[in-house]
Amino acid sequence: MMFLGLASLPQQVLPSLEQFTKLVLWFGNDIGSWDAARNFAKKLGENRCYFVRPIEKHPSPSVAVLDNQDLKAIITGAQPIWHQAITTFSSLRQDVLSELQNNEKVQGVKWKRYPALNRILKGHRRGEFTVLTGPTGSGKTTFMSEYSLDLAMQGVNTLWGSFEIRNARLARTMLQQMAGVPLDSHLDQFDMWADKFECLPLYFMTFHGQQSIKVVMEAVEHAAYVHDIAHVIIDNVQFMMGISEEARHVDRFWKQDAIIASFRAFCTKKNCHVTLVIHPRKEKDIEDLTINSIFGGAKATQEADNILIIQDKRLTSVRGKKYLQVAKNRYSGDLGVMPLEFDKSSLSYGQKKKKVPDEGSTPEQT
Ligand SMILES: Nc1ncnc2c1ncn2[C@@H]1O[C@H](COP(=O)(O)OP(=O)(O)OP(=O)(O)O)[C@@H](O)[C@H]1O
Repeated sequence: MMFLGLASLPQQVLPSLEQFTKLVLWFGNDIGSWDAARNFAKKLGENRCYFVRPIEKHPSPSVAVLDNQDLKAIITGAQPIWHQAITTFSSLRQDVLSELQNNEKVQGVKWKRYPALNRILKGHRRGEFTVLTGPTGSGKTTFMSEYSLDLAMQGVNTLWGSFEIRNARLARTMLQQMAGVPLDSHLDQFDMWADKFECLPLYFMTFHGQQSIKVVMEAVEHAAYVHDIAHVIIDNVQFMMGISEEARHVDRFWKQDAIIASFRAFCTKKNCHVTLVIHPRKEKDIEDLTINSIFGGAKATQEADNILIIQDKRLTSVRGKKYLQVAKNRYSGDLGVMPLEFDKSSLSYGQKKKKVPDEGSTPEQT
């Protein structure tokens, strides 16, 4: 089919063009013709449109016909308009609309135990990269354990990489956080809670101590494929890298950057959320940690979508409290703090429910 001298595409021809998977647009050599060709392609669907570039060898179709040129060869040489690495708003338009219509869903899974975190972060979204840091012994593992348990209880498929503490210790903490009571003094409840815990979509990597990023990524990729993992936790990067003192700092920075790059690429490519626990550099105890306190170069802070810092004021002031600071939030930009009030009997930082004390629990700590 050939249309000559068209400045605009008549509506009535659109249905008759629907049957074709490839459309070649061959227009004149002036700016108006180029604009028309591009507009036509938008209407017709850019991924099936091909352009003939009007150059000396193939001028406008009418001239080529008069000149008795090989029209078939010119049309066969037409180049696709569409490129897999380039897009336009018209292709994104539906996605934008559906994001707006499903705003709640797009914001991610909300924590049941941390309403304050929902207010700041809005939710836990696939495809993002989070860094958690905090002083030694401040409760990074205990917090991350409850944070991920909360999500797993809502159906977020979770893969734990606990390089520092044994999986049995971690699972014990999570089980206690789920039960809300210390199970060593409530052994009769163990089977009931263990049965529930077994049903959670939780997987644990069996690595302990130093492990190469290649081997870890292979396990993570496998789990992502087989179990559709939505959240991976690495606790912590320093233990995964190995803590040998002979390793020079420069090497360690470089190694950490390579680990961060691998996980960042994985998040985006596999639409999975990764949370890395990273120790801070050595700083004076009196100072608050900042995003610059994270061990290593600037890569961790640049690549992260979210940066969470446990600030431990108990170390520096008598009435000081512990809180979680959201120091970076790419999704909404909101920053802020969530108080971390620890309940020792349930190992929980979640909001306190008024409960009747039983013999197995100790009074709430503030
Ligand atoms: N707010 C808190 N108040 C009192 N004890 C706490 C608090 N948070 C955590 N703990 C306890 O402190 C201990 C250390 O916590 P955890 O292992 O989670 O810290 P960490 O920051 O991961 O440590 P590390 O720096 O060694 O990796 C645990 O026994 C935990 O139960």
